[in-house]
Amino acid sequence: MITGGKTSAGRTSDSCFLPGSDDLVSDIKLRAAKFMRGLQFDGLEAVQLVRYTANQTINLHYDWYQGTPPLDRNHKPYNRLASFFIYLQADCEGGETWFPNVTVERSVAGQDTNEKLALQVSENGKGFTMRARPGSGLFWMNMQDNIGDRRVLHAGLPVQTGTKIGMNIWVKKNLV
Ligand SMILES: O=C(O)CCC(=O)C(=O)O
Ligand SMILES: [Fe+2]
Repeated sequence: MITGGKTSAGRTSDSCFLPGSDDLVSDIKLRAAKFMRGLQFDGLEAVQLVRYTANQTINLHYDWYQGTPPLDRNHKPYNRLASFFIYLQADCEGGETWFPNVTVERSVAGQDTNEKLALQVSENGKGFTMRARPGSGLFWMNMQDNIGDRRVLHAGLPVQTGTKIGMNIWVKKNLV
């Protein structure tokens, strides 16, 4: 089921891409496409799984490509219009996803419940953090009029103990 596996700058977690020929993977992609009904996009990249154990992290980054854009199978350049990051396993302390440039109201983050809400104003006051909970996730847009949006800078904070597994689904948009 698991193909490939590579390391990249800023990521200390393990990652791999899933084969699009697998029925479950294609069901997941269909579901993602349905979620985006009405949005103009040009397919999905291969689904990626990432696994973090103690001290593993992904540093602040953009999902959109900043350099020369990659070519799709028709040799057309594309960028990542949008991202899904879905938490599959979260038997862990730490490992929140952090968006330092997106401000949330404290009232939205919520304070008046016993359970610590998943969405929190970041401890350092910059942006918000989302706690990893299996079966939940984040969806966001990376591009505005084909330009990468700097507000969606984000990181996966270090897992302190335990294991976190997440799934990236990146949405393609041709640039010409
Ligand atoms: O692990 C996270 O919380 C975020 C992962 C991420 O942003 C990525 O893999 O591109
Ligand atoms: Fe990311």
